[in-house]
Amino acid sequence: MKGVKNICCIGAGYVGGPTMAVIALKCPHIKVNIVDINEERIAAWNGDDLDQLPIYEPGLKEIVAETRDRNLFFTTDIEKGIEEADLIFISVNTPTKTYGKGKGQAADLKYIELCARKIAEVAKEDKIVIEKSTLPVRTAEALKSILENTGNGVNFEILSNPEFLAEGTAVEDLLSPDRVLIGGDNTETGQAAKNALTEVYANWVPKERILQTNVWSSELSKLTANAFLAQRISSINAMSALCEVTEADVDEVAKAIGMDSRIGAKFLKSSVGFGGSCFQKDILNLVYIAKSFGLQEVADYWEQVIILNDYQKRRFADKIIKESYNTVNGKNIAFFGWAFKKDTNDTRESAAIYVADYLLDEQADIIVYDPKVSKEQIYADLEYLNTHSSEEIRARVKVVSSPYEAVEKAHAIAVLTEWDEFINYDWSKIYDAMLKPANVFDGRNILRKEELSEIGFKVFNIGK
Ligand SMILES: NC(=O)c1ccc[n+]([C@@H]2O[C@H](COP(=O)([O-])OP(=O)(O)OC[C@H]3O[C@@H](n4cnc5c(N)ncnc54)[C@H](O)[C@@H]3O)[C@@H](O)[C@H]2O)c1
Ligand SMILES: O=c1ccn([C@@H]2O[C@H](COP(=O)(O)OP(=O)(O)O[C@H]3O[C@H](CO)[C@@H](O)[C@H](O)[C@H]3O)[C@@H](O)[C@H]2O)c(=O)[nH]1
Repeated sequence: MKGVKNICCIGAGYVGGPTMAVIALKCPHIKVNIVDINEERIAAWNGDDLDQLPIYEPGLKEIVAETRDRNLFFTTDIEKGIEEADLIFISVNTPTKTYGKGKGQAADLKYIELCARKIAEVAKEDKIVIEKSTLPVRTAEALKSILENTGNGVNFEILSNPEFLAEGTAVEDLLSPDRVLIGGDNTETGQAAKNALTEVYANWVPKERILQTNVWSSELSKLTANAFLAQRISSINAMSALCEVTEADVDEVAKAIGMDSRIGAKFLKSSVGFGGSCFQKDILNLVYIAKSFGLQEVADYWEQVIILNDYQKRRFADKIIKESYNTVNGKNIAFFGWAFKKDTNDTRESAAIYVADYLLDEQADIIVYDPKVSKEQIYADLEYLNTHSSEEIRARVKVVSSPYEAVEKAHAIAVLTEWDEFINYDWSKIYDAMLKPANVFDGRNILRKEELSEIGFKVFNIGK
């Protein structure tokens, strides 16, 4: 295959946006079109104010500033994007199904199918179609069938190239990935397609980090990686509950086991529970796949990671209630953080949403401060759960633009996201503004407990 000159990415989201921006940066000889059906999102990517890009990621706006309208283009003209491209990435959302067979577990592949049908309809020349979205193992088979049965007689090679970036560090992860995984057929044309994509990444990724596999291994490796990562968090969170009743300290335990090079130190931070658009969705999908192959024990094993995570979020909310003399009715609970982790404006599946929901069941008043999340997003997250009316949510939940406003006459503070700025606030000023006793529930174990205790706070941690 000739060198790649034109790339199209369908889906201008958290993955499509940053991934293509980095490809455009590192491959100035390739034209990259990011296409999306969401006009508002495309307009925001094209907006003059780079602080208002639809996605906040450290380092992203600088890359967009350099590449946009040079060799990176954001457009709603999906057909033109497909027509021009040698390589087409599919990077659309693949949420958990909310209806029908597999509801609550299986991945909803309707957006993927729509993309495949669009490509089949528009393509006039041979194309390499790349699964960038996270997909159930064997999805490439379905894609191939759609493309072959409705296409214009052109040849499609399908590759799986899952994305391993984490939000908040997307740019860093894309610039120096641990590995790039490319799965494809071992036929002559399949190998040529894998090599063509390898050449794109080789513009900045050392060749030994670019791994080629068969397509099924690649699809399954993505689900496996997320399952293993989430499992570590649930494992340390399970220990955090045990630490709390035994006077062991979960951070000390994590350090002690992490120094064993076979275990490793990363991803052992106990928390209020993992969130994000990926872990829960992908594990549920894995559970569904295992069940559909009759592997009940395998399904049960992985499902436990989710069960433990739900337990952790509930446990945190219960702790707040218990330490508030068993009632939070009408009490002001200030939330520090709403995003599912620091350095992102993404709130999907954030633990904060569920903790707030449990506290609303108990008729607490919640005042939220998050440095990057908008008020409407917070209301939308709570309304989506359908457990409390929109009127009740808007009456009980206040969203403010400063931490000091959030704590005015608050009974307690709950830290839900590990934003660095929380650590260095003027905690004496915060103490003075609060009702007493002033309780702080540090769901991320980030605050300086001794300092806060000296001021007069009662600090509760996870796993201590
Ligand atoms: N968010 C992450 O950190 C992350 C990391 C690795 C992998 N993934 C996977 O990548 C995929 C995309 O995730 P995301 O977070 O970028 O999702 P997202 O919701 O942010 O973006 C998806 C975009 O696709 C667009 N879209 C949907 N259907 C379309 C269609 N038919 N034509 C054109 N555009 C369409 C949507 O409008 C949306 O803008 C998912 O499968 C996810 O599991 C996500
Ligand atoms: O030790 C830890 C590490 C993470 N978390 C929480 O786990 C969640 C997920 O964090 P992280 O994995 O850093 O962010 P994601 O953007 O969800 O990235 C995960 O999901 C992506 C989507 O599939 C993958 O590409 C990444 O490799 C994988 O790390 C967040 O709520 C974190 O606060 C902890 O509680 N303790």
